Amino acid sequence: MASSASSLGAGEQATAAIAVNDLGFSWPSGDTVLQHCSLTVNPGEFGMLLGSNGSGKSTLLRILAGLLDRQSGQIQLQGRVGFVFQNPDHQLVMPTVGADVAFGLVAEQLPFSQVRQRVLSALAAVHLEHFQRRPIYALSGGQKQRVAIAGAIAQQCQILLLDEPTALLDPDSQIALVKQVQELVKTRGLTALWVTHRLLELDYCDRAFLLAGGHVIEQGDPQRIKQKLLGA
Ligand SMILES: Nc1ncnc2c1ncn2[C@@H]1O[C@H](COP(=O)(O)OP(=O)(O)OP(=O)(O)O)[C@@H](O)[C@H]1O
Repeated sequence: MASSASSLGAGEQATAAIAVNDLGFSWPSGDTVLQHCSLTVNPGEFGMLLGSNGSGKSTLLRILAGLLDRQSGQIQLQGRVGFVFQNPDHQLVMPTVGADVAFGLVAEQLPFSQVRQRVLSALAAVHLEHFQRRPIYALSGGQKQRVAIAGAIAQQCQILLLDEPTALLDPDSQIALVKQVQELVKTRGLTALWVTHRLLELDYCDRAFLLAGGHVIEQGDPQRIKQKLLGA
């Protein structure tokens, strides 16, 4: 899933890839999830967002992706946004890998030659270059997540939002996927914001954010935040 960059508000950092400033969000029931929530992810940075169940991580990511409307505050996104869901079966809609990665491009009515070139290049970026004709049902969970990421790359997304993408993966596939995203951030200059409960994954990111009480209560060095959570 990809959406276009949007919403420049006053006061946030113009150089950030993702800037959230004083964001607020409540459900129609009146339950407030986010209040005075601010964070910044720089271009080419791999950020991870942590917080207890129900702290609002998915809500924040969905607002950034344009799937939910913010009610107050500002967001700034420098570039097109791709979203990777926890369960790839909620995201992959076509019968084969190549057709799925091409899906958004066909919808944009790009010429066939360009679609083909972008699909091959995106699959190579996630090390699935030989999987173009493979049925989606024949993929492992980790491979499905790579296909979802390839779809975003094919659509030239500069920002990847990933909502607990390893939650359904075994430990080896978990580490392989986090390393894959780290590689994409380093080699292609993508910016990623990844939601996780798994502290081991913090070893692969550049900056961590801890969400509680509707806002970011800690941010910075992932190892410092990891130690704090381990000690808690
Ligand atoms: N569609 C909805 N309508 C009403 N409330 C919702 C809806 N979706 C989520 N919520 C509530 O919003 C709050 C924040 O949920 P959210 O999914 O953003 O938390 P989270 O930090 O991602 O949690 P988890 O770690 O369990 O995935 C929770 O109290 C949740 O029950």
